[in-house]
Amino acid sequence: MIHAYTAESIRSIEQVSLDRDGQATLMRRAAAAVAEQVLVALPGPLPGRRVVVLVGPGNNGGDALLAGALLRRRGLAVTAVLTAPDRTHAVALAEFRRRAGRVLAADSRGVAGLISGADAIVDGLVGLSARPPLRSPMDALVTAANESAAVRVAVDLPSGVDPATGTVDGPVFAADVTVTFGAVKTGLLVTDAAGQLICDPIGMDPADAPGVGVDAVALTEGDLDRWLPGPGTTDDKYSGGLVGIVAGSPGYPGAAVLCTGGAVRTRPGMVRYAGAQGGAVLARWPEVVASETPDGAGRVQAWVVGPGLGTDDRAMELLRFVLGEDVPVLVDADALTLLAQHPDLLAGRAGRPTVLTPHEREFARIFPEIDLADRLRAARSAAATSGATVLLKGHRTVVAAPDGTTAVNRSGSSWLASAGSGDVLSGVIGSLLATGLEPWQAAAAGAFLHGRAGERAQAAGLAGASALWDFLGRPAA
Ligand SMILES: NC(=O)C1=CN([C@@H]2O[C@H](COP(=O)(O)OP(=O)(O)OC[C@H]3O[C@@H](n4cnc5c(N)ncnc54)[C@H](O)[C@@H]3O)[C@@H](O)[C@H]2O)[C@@H](O)CC1
Ligand SMILES: Nc1ncnc2c1ncn2[C@@H]1O[C@H](COP(=O)(O)OP(=O)(O)O)[C@@H](O)[C@H]1O
Ligand SMILES: [K+]
Repeated sequence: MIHAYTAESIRSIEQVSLDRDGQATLMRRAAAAVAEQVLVALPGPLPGRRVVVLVGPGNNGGDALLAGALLRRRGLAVTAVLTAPDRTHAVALAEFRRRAGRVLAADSRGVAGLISGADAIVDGLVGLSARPPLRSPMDALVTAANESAAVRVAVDLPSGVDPATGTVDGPVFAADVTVTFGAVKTGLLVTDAAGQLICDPIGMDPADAPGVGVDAVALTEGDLDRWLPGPGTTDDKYSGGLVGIVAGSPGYPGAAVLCTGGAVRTRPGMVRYAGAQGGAVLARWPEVVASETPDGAGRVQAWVVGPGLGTDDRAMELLRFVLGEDVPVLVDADALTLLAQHPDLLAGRAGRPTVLTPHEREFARIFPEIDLADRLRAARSAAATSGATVLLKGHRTVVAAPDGTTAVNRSGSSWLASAGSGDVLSGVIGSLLATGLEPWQAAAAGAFLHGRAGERAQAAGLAGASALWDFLGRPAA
């Protein structure tokens, strides 16, 4: 699991190391980590390869200059472009000059040509103190860097990204690799400008800083192994988790099949289907136990309600029944639209686990007063006001629990942006809820499995929501 921290917490963690090791040592370690990644990204003969280092007025620029000095020692041709020559980190600049690095001011002639002809560009414009949007001349340098064919390496975080929220306002350095120091900043989980994320401790340890807590997490493969061990010798179909699916309608039979398939392929204890599309569901998933209504379905440990359900009186009746049950309930798609019209339904579930899985348009319907510009804050605020765990879908899906626990999903592929892919997701999460995971764990693990299935389907050359089914299981070792 990746633990991420607020910028303020990172400062506290950093302070402990600064007091112990001193700034010069930390900077040297940071620079070595950056230089190493530039070398990794530039295979083949190194001497003569052209590197441009973009240098801002703070310590982020200092790290970049020292990395540039190390690259000079390896024989690369390094030019530093200074955005504020009179405020550049003096010690780092002296070291860079000592290694015969070339120095230019950002407004010098020829800077644009250097950037477009570079083999690698190192972004040391702004780091932890960044307050987007980037001002001139940083904005123009970043735009030029993004147009270059060079490999782009960001120091600590891509300039243009807000370290706390991951939001972007204006140009942002589109990094291939980001080398971050000490601990991951929350914004790095949310932004998709960071590319490959490498965290080098450079001697810092969050455990050293008293009172510093994790702000958000991102799951990794090992978390699934811990949270979702395979069935053991004493397990039976009931202990594997019983999930009930209320989905589909005469207009949308496919949603029932897609959602049920997500559940069957994730955690096959037992899947019950309750609704009008039992025939279509059984034709594809014979292992499912179907009934016409949820009250006749028998016992379940979690319900999923909504995909393709429609928004008529019948759908409303089904939603009311499910929300009245004492087990965890996941509300998706059409059921979210109904919920937006009848917010009292949710209030009635106080104390019983509920997961809402809106995309942005559905979110805006249920929580019209919450600004979606900062997705992390939006999901947290929706969870706190509704008392439900909120999974806000998107390229980086965010999960927030009412107590503030937050996860950001980093698996996935843009190919997931296809009709019906959300129906599969709700089935996946429903089956995990039925295993007894905490709602935020089920939502975060479901988003991870779903995203990974998207990556695997893409790698196999397959598109479409039903392609996800075959890739939800664990890859063969
Ligand atoms: N504190 C330390 O000892 C260490 C800091 N490190 C580096 O230092 C960085 C933080 O350094 P600083 O606190 O000096 O600040 P930065 O280097 O992040 O920012 C420098 C200055 O940029 C300006 N700025 C902010 N937003 C801007 C915008 N949108 N447009 C134009 N200018 C903008 C501000 O005046 C800010 O003070 C970290 O990200 C990391 O790279 C590392 O060297 C490790 C040790
Ligand atoms: N650009 C994207 N990159 C990665 N995942 C995406 C992207 N756009 C959407 N997704 C994911 O695809 C799924 C789409 O769900 P949803 O919008 O409910 O579609 P539908 O209702 O058609 O099933 C969500 O899991 C979402 O996070
Ligand atoms: K940077």
